[in-house]
Amino acid sequence: MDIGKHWQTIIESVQDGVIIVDSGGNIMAANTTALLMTGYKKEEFLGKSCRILNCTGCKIVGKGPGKEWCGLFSRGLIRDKKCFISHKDHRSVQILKSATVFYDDNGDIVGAVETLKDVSDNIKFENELISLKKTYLLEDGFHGIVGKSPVMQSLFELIENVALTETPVMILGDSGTGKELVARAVHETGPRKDKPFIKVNCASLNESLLESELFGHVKGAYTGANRNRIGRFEAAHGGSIFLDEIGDIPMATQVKLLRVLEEKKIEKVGDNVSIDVDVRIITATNRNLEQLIQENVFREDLFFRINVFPIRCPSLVHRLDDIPLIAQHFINVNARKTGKNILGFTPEAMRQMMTYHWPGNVRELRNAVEYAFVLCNGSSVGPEHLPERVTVGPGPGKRSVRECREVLAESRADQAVDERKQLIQALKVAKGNQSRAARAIGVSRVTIWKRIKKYGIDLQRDLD
Ligand SMILES: Nc1ncnc2c1ncn2[C@@H]1O[C@H](COP(=O)(O)OP(=O)(O)OP(=O)(O)O)[C@@H](O)[C@H]1O
Repeated sequence: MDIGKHWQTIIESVQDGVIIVDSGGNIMAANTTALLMTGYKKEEFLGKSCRILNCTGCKIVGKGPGKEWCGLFSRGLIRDKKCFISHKDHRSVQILKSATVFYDDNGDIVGAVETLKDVSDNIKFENELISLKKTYLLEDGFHGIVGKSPVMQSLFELIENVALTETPVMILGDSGTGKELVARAVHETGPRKDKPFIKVNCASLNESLLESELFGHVKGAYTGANRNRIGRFEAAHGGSIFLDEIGDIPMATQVKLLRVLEEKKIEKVGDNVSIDVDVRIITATNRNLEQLIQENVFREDLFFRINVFPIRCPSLVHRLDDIPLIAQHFINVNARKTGKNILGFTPEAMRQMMTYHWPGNVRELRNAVEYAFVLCNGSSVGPEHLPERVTVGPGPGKRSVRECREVLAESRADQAVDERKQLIQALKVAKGNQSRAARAIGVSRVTIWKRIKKYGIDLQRDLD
């Protein structure tokens, strides 16, 4: 059998993309997978230089055909090299590339065969694994956000509602209140949940690094840019981008960001080719953007573009009911991590925690429990195991027990008012049918009946 006659069937049967080039790098043949991966039609692809793929793994050392013009031709072999190629629509595709040159009877190179394995899915699985690991550590609560206080329940409801839309969300709140968790929850509750969630901390980079981080750059765009790099917007394509500390981005970058948000296109630094990006925008800040606008350091038009649906993460000091719950959550997390058999807190330790004002919010509470795990060798964390700042007092950082009771009573009263209102509304919509109202609120019919009694709702009077 002359195997040579069947080469086309052979390359079609390979699952990866296969491209055959001549010694000048011109594409002679490609299988269907290669065409799908690159987005080209056969007639657009064959005969073109392989350089249209802009493969970041290729080292071009000369110009024309000949032994030394391409790194592959001098080495003869490439195995599983991680690189990016450009799709026809300019998007980057992450691949594993292998290549081998072939020779004629005189030992001269006549071409090469390249196989391209699309590893974007592997990257997605890696990301999912990271996110699963996070979920394992934060298994309680709503997407890892622990809290049962009325204000947190309203927050979960807001997240669920806005997640289904494409509306830009801005998350406000003091440091450590869980803004990043809320951003993840918006992404994970919405239709983009299987696509990437990409976070950029806008405060940690200077102007040029931030632009290259957001939009990517091409090789040679500036000193030190010795290879192409895809930006976070491109990496987030199809998913969400979370711009943390948005209040800290420089004015010049704000102008570019606004254009990207309006046109849904990016240009890499040093390039003028536009790349379409479909990305949901979620931003967060603990700064007062209105004041930054007054001070002329934040653009008002950008503010209106990103602040369509603000969500506020409440400080811990305003949701005292959540402190025992979150503290116990961190006990469970640390017990699993360290293997220590610590089960909870002594009543005095809990009293100290309830009366402390937690300026660093949940992050500080998390650190305090971690600190206690180092010192505690029994089964309960006592006040002696907590950081000193939590237990000193009374002082400006401490409330009295009476003040705590007042805060708790106030928030429970708010919850009761909300619950009563919600129940009356559901009963009105269900025209008094308790089973339908129960389904609408997501509770049992018995709970509806109990709440009607508890809040003294008169089905005649209150539903009119
Ligand atoms: N309600 C919560 N339940 C459980 N863990 C929480 C909660 N809120 C915050 N955390 C944890 O506290 C830490 C800080 O949260 P996060 O980074 O989301 O806060 P942030 O508001 O984004 O802070 P910063 O403004 O400083 O970036 C994280 O470890 C997070 O997992």
